[in-house]
Amino acid sequence: MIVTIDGVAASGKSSVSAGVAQALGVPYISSGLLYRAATLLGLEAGVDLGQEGAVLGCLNPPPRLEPLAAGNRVWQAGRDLTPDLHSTRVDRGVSVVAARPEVRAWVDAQLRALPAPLVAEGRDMGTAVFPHAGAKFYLTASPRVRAQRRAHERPEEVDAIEAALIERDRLDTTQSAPAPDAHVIDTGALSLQGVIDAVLARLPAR
Ligand SMILES: Nc1ncnc2c1ncn2[C@@H]1O[C@H](COP(=O)(O)OP(=O)(O)OP(=O)(O)O)[C@@H](O)[C@H]1O
Ligand SMILES: Nc1ccn([C@@H]2O[C@H](COP(=O)(O)O)[C@@H](O)[C@H]2O)c(=O)n1
Repeated sequence: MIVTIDGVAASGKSSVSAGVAQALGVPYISSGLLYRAATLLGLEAGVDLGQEGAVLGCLNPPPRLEPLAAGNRVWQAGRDLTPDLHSTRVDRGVSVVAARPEVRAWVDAQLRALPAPLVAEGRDMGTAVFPHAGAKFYLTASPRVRAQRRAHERPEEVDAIEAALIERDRLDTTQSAPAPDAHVIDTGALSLQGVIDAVLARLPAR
């Protein structure tokens, strides 16, 4: 079975997916890492991130997602890009890159080539990439709550993090909406384990 966990930025998608996947004994995939890798490589090459052709030119050789249970990694040739994917500059640029149709097609093809069962997290896993998934979820939380959680991982103040999350949500609106058949979970009042348990409780009988 494929389980999709979409949601707004920093709503807990990757942490929850890792926990759900562990409970099910299947891999999870963090689709956002591939968009982040394309953005990082574009930034390093100094190209205009709005120029689709220029960004695509940086994907040679193509970065590959390694869906490790301990945390997904992205490799380009022998280089592990993962430690550089969660910087503030990648956060700022990634939505522009992710809006480009050919970049999305490149990511989608790589994800669909992975064998089920799996847990897939991102923005459009339940709507566009795996519309026939067996169970779909969409995580939300207020920008303030998400910023407070993220403040443990970024050097900026909570107010700046919150403003950046609101802006990224706005830029991601086109590709980020709950599937009509998704369970929407507000994680604001729940612990991480509480969200994982809520997802597991809503899975169809296995
Ligand atoms: N329910 C929760 N309660 C408290 N902290 C949480 C909860 N869910 C996630 N977190 C914490 O919030 C932070 C963001 O979570 P995570 O990275 O999983 O979100 P994400 O949606 O994958 O983010 P992004 O969209 O940026 O990839 C992490 O520090 C994580 O440990
Ligand atoms: N399915 C997806 C996943 C991600 N994106 C874009 O990538 C950015 C980073 O994703 P995170 O999950 O690491 O936050 C995100 O802001 C989107 O721009 C996407 O478009 N579709």
